[in-house]
Amino acid sequence: MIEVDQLSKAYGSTLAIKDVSFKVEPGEILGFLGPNGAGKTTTMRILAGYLPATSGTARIADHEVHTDSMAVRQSIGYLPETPPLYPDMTVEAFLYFVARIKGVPIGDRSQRVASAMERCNLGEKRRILIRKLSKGFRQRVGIAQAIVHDPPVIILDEPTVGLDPKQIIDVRNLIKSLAGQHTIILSTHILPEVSMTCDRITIINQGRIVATDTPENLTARLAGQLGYAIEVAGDPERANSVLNDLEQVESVTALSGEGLAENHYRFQLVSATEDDPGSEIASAIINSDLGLYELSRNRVSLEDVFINLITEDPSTAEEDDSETEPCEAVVDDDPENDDPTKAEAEPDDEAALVAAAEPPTDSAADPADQTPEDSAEQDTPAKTDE
Ligand SMILES: Nc1ncnc2c1ncn2[C@@H]1O[C@H](COP(=O)(O)OP(=O)(O)OP(=O)(O)O)[C@@H](O)[C@H]1O
Repeated sequence: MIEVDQLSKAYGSTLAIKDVSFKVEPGEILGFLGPNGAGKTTTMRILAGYLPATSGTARIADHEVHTDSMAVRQSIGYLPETPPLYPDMTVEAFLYFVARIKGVPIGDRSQRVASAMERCNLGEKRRILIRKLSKGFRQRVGIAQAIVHDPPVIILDEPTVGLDPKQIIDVRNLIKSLAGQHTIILSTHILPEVSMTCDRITIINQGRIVATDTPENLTARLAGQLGYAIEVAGDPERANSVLNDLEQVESVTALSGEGLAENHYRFQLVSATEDDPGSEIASAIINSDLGLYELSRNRVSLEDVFINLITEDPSTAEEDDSETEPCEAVVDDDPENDDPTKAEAEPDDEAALVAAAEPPTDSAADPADQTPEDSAEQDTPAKTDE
C-alpha cells in the first residue's frame, strides 16, 4: 500500500534523508521511529505530497507521490505535527468543510462526518469552537479530519506530542482502532509509542534506515546478549569511557540518576558476547578511580536495541551501501524549505494545500458552507488566539 524506494532529500547542503526504502502492507500500522532530527517529518511530508524528494520514489495506493500528487492526496489522511485546524470553526462545521474539499459526495457527507466524530469520540464536542478545546481534543479533531474522507492510508506525524499521559493513552487506542480498515504510518521519537501501537517498526537515524522488523524480532537481535545495570560513583565521563573501552561491552547508555546519592550514576550495558563479562566489568571499575555500588544482570529490552541501533555508525547499519555514490546536495526549489523554522507546516499552509485539492464545486447548503467566521455564531465572538 505504501512503497518507498531509495528516497533522498537535501535542504541546501543538509542531507535530511538518504536512500530511505520501506514498505507498508495493507491494514498494517508501521511505526517510523527515530531521534530528533532523524528525518521523520521530512519523510512524512514527502509521502503526503507536501515536499518534493531530491531523488527516489514513493508510491501510495499505486500513485506516485510526486507525479500523481492529487490522487495521492485523495488516498491519504495526513496529520502533521501541528494539526491543520480552523480555531474559529466548530468541530462539526470544520469536518464538513474538510469532507467537502476532500471530495466526499454531498449525500455521504453527513454520514462520514458523524462516523469520524464517533470514532474519535467527539460527539459531545461537535458544536464547540475548536479554539476552546483542550490539546487532546484538538488532536482528535486532527485525526478526525484525516479520516473523514475514509482514505485507505493515514499518515500521522508525532500524533501524541505535547499530550498528557491520559490523552496519550486515548490517542494511542484511537490509532489502534483504525488499523485493519486503514494502512497507517506513524512517526515518533517515543519507543513505547511504537511498541504498544505498531505491527512493525522502521528505525531511522541520521537520515538512514537502520532496521525494519517486528518489535519481537528486533528484540531477538540482541537475544543471547546480556544486559547489566550498573551504579558507579565518580566522574560520569570517566565512567562512560572506562565502560566503553571494554571490548566485552557493546553499548553503554546513561540512565536517570534520580534518587541516587551525589556523584553516583547509573548505566545500562549490553554485552558484546554471549559469555558473561560481569567480572571484567567489575574489575575495570574497581581498577579505575571509580566506586562500584551495583552490578546486576538484566534482560535486554527493545530500548537497548533502539539505543544500540541509533548509536551505531549509520553507514554500517542494516545495508552495506558503501558502493553507493554519495547523494548530491540539490538545492530545493522552494526557498521556504531551506528555513528550518518552517520545518512544520503552519495551519494556514495546510489549509492552502487542502484547498489545492480542487474540490468539486457544488452549491449545497451544509455546515461546510459556513466560513470560519460564520461558524462562530454558535459561540462567543471570534478571537484568533492561535
Ligand atoms: N526546511 C528545512 N530546511 C533546512 N533543513 C531542514 C528543514 N527541515 C528539516 N531540516 C533538517 O533536516 C534534518 C531532518 O529533519 P526532520 O524534521 O525531518 O527530522 P525529524 O526526525 O522529524 O526531527 P524532529 O523529531 O525533531 O521533528 C534535520 O537535520 C533538520 O535540521
